[in-house]
Order: sequence, then C-alpha cells, then structure tokens
Amino acid sequence: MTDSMLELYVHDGLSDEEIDRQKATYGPLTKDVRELIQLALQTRADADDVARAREHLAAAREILGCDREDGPYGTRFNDSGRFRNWGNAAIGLRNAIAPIGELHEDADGRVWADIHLGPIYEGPAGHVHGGVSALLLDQILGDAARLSGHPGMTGTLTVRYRKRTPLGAVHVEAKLDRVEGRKAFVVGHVADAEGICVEAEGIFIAPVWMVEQRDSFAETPRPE
Ligand SMILES: CCCCC/C=C\C/C=C\C/C=C\C/C=C\CCCC(=O)SCCNC(=O)CCNC(=O)[C@H](O)C(C)(C)COP(=O)(O)OP(=O)(O)OC[C@H]1O[C@@H](n2cnc3c(N)ncnc32)[C@H](O)[C@@H]1OP(=O)(O)O
Repeated sequence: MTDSMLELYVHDGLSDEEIDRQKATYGPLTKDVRELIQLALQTRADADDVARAREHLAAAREILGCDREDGPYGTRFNDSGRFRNWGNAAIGLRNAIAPIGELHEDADGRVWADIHLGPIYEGPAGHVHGGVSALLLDQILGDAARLSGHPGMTGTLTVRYRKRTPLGAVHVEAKLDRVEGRKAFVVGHVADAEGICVEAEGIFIAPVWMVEQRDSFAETPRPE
C-alpha cells in the first residue's frame, strides 16, 4: 500500500515553462467541461438539439481520447518545488468536478478559499450537500497542515453542521492548531455571508514514509 502510493508521487522534472504551457492548454478545457456539467443539469434544449449537441461531444471525445494517459494523475513534482495534484477531487486544476479554485495563505498560517458552489453541488433543495462541505474542509484543513510543514493523511475529520449552507458564494478556511508527534490538529470552517455554517476539526497523520519524503524537500512544495 505504502509502496503503491509512493509510485504516484512522481518527480517528473518538467520545466516551469512546460508546466505553464500545460496550465494554459488544459485549464480552459477544464473550465469548459465544468460549464458543460452544469448545462447537462440545466438545459431545456429539446431532444433533437440534445442529440445534435451529443454528436459534437462525441467528436470532442474522439479528439481528446486519441492521445491520453491511463489511471490516476497522482502528485507530480519538479525541480523548482512546484507540485501538481491536478486530478485531486477537491482542488485539481484538471478536474472539472473540483469546486476549489485558488487557494490563499496568510502570513499567520491561515489557509482560505472563496468558492462559488453552483447547482451541481446541491444536497437539500437549494443548499450545499453535506458531503461537499466535508470535501472542502478535508482539503483545506489538509492543505493548512501541509503548508505549515506537517503534511498528512486525514486520520479523523469531525464535522459539525451548524446551519444550512446555501448554494452560491462560500468561504472556507483553516489553520493549524497544534502538532503532537506525527499528528497535526487543524481547525476550520465553511461560512456564507451571514457567518459560520459548518465547522470542523481534523487530525492529519503523517505516515512514516511521508515524513521521510517531507524531510527530503528543502522547502514545502507549493501547489499549482
Ligand atoms: C510524499 C510527499 C510528501 C512531501 C510533502 C509534500 C507534499 C505532500 C503532498 C500531499 C500531502 C498528503 C495529503 C494531501 C492533503 C489533503 C488531501 C485530502 C486528504 C485525504 O483525502 S486523505 C484520504 C483519507 N484518509 C486515509 O485514507 C487514511 C487511511 N489511514 C492511514 O493511512 C493510516 O491509518 C494513518 C496514516 C491515518 C495512520 O497510520 P499510522 O500507521 O501512521 O498510525 P499509527 O498507528 O502509527 O498511529 C500514530 C498516531 O496516530 C493515532 N492515530 C492512528 N490512526 C488515527 C486516526 N484514524 N485518527 C486519529 N488518530 C489516529 C495513533 O493513536 C497514534 O497516536 P500516538 O502517537 O499519540 O500514540
């Protein structure tokens, strides 16, 4: 298990220019697909128009599929410390279902993101699915642990839903609380314009192999 995970942490040595080129190529594709996901939910086009649109989508699938990778994207590093988790379900640059865009980090270690959650993230009518809130919190709390120098796997995530979270603009933030051995304790929340909707505490545990990897980096790798 540990070995198979390590195989997905790849130092691929791509130049910064090549990473920027890939971002410029694939980022807009992800954005287009994200809009398509929402259109699949919201379109009122009739059966003929849907059939016509599907022909175009089939053509796009053929072009995109003729040269492709197999399997998960994994986590990829280069020499200047940039890392790409572009398949990540919460924040991956090339993952059209990932709701988190840009991640911010303050000098005091607070990590946060402002996110727009559209109708594809619905749970209770008009409101954010509780599992989506947990997804956001798992990611942001994990990132707060990692960016403070204590990367780990989620061991325990405790989530308290204090009030419903309306679809639309939400703010998610997290901060490292304390570290005990290989365990990082992180707290955070999801808020709407009126205040906190969901709060969480996470325990992120660095497996021994991850501690060894972490210590091989001169600086904490920065996500794309
Ligand atoms: C390789 C690159 C690293 C370099 C750094 C740079 C970048 C890093 C990149 C990525 C970083 C990784 C993650 C990214 C962040 C967020 C993404 C979202 C997060 C996830 O989506 S992640 C998926 C869900 N997650 C899992 O899939 C975990 C499955 N599980 C396991 O992999 C193990 O289970 C593990 C590792 C959790 C523990 O395994 P272990 O063998 O190390 O633990 P062990 O028994 O030695 O216990 C040691 C101490 O932790 C306590 N303890 C044990 N288990 C606990 C638990 N569950 N809750 C609370 N406390 C627990 C014990 O009580 C003891 O405490 P004490 O020391 O006080 O006695």
